[in-house]
Amino acid sequence: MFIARATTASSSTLRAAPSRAAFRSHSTRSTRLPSSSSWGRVAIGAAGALAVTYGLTRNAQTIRLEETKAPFEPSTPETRRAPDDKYLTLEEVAKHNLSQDAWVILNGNVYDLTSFHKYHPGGAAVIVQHAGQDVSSIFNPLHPPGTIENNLAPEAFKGKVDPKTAAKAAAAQDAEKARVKAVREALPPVETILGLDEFQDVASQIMVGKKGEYYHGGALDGISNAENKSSFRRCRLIPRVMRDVSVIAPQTTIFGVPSALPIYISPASNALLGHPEGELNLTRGAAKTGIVQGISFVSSFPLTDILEEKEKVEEIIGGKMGMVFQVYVRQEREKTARQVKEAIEGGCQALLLTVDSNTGDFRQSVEKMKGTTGSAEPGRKMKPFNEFTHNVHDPRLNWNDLVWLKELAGDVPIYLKGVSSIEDVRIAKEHGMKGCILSNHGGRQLDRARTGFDSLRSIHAEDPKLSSQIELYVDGGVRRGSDVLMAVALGAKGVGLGRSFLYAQAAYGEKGTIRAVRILESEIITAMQLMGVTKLDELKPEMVDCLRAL
Ligand SMILES: Cc1cc2nc3c(=O)[nH]c(=O)nc-3n(C[C@H](O)[C@H](O)[C@H](O)COP(=O)(O)O)c2cc1C
Repeated sequence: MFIARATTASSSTLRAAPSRAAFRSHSTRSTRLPSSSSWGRVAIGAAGALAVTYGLTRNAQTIRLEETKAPFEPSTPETRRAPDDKYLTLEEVAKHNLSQDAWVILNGNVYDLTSFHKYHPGGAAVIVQHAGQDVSSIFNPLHPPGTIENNLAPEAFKGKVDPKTAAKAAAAQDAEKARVKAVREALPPVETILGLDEFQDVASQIMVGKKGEYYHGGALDGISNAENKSSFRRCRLIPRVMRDVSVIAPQTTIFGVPSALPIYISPASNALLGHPEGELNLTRGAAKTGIVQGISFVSSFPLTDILEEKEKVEEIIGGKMGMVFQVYVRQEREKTARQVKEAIEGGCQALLLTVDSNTGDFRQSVEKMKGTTGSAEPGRKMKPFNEFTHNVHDPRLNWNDLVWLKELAGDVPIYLKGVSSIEDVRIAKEHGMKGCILSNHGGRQLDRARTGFDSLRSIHAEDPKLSSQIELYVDGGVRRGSDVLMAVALGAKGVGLGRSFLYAQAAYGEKGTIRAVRILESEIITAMQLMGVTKLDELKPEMVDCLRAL
């Protein structure tokens, strides 16, 4: 598994081709590790990341993050003893099935590959795809003995599973694969999908249990998540009549890039959970329909694979596609810098700095399904969530950090994603930000945070000219063309959609992505005609009547 990469819709089809990701220096296609030390260096880098631990110290008022780096030690049979010599259950391992929490069983041993998979020479996708599962049958034929022992830090070893249960695990995995295959074969044709919400119904047949909940869920009570949709539904449009609407032009620019429609694919992690081609479906779909794709900082496919796909699809369409890169500022700044540079070199045209995630989210429903337990000590966060978020989110992030990011970005514009207050929009403008995305992160971060659309309404009411001084975008709850028009009428340059595209690709891959855009395109054009406008700038704030005061 360490050098194989799934390349087709069949998760069992693997080829031994190193991804462009790193390891470009190795032309080998063999299943043996390169003799040069660079494989080990990168693996050790990854292992080093595993060895970074963060402890929470609760003072009277503050939580302080302490960083303690443990030195890397190669694992040995002695260091690989199961903690407490206890067996881990298959159910326990199966809970760790996300890119930010990825364990695998290999020959009866359980390894945590969360920090490693991004450095996997064969791509992260194959690891994430099999997270929570027994990978022995695909790993063993491709890797020489000692691969694990020589390249992972001891901390990655979590324990052993009872060998007697291994056969049971393999049978359960096969049964799930067979179930998904049967469901996919029986799906209604993509042409029968007429509205975006139908993609969720279809995808939820494929993504049962916590996989489905991971896409669907919001933080805590899910109040912001639910309000995202309803905030659009509280408002009404006031059409103008008797105007020639025979020619409609819904084109615009999104993040400075020409776009066929005032919509874009909002960056979202773990597309692979729903479909083996994950983000690549979105890349192809966005390019072929002329909209911009936002790439998540923690996407399930490594950035290099996505950029490779971008190049391929650009050859097919005979031009450049729109792609922007979302940034989380990690505690390890140099890792953030590396990814930002890679994105810019790969042709990403803008950076979306997510600013609503200075600590992790907590989705109770998902954690419940995983069986996560809290701690007896009051105030301690749940463990799996904690481990991931400390690595990815830096709670020290503040306005001064924009100097560092602007330097990295050079000419590439930066937009802040996850802004709610007019004051923050104004400060962003002062700091030279090109725009702000008004968003509550799909209701996945601060529950009860105001919806992006309500923020837009409020900003427009307070300072109607602000949207002509700094670009404003909205995401969260957009499901219909009329939602898009309301946002544009109130000053948004465009809107982002997260879940709708995740579900569309989960259900139908690339075809689903294209279908989702076509559905929205048709709804936008029809609504523009019925509103009596031919171009987006003819949409005016007085055409929106919000029934409920903010
Ligand atoms: C499963 C999932 C994963 C997400 N991952 C990210 C992410 O990695 N980075 C980010 O900035 N936003 C992320 N988001 C938030 C989206 O970019 C967007 O703000 C949100 O989905 C918009 O709401 P909608 O799903 O109703 O369209 C994620 C959303 C979902 C549903």
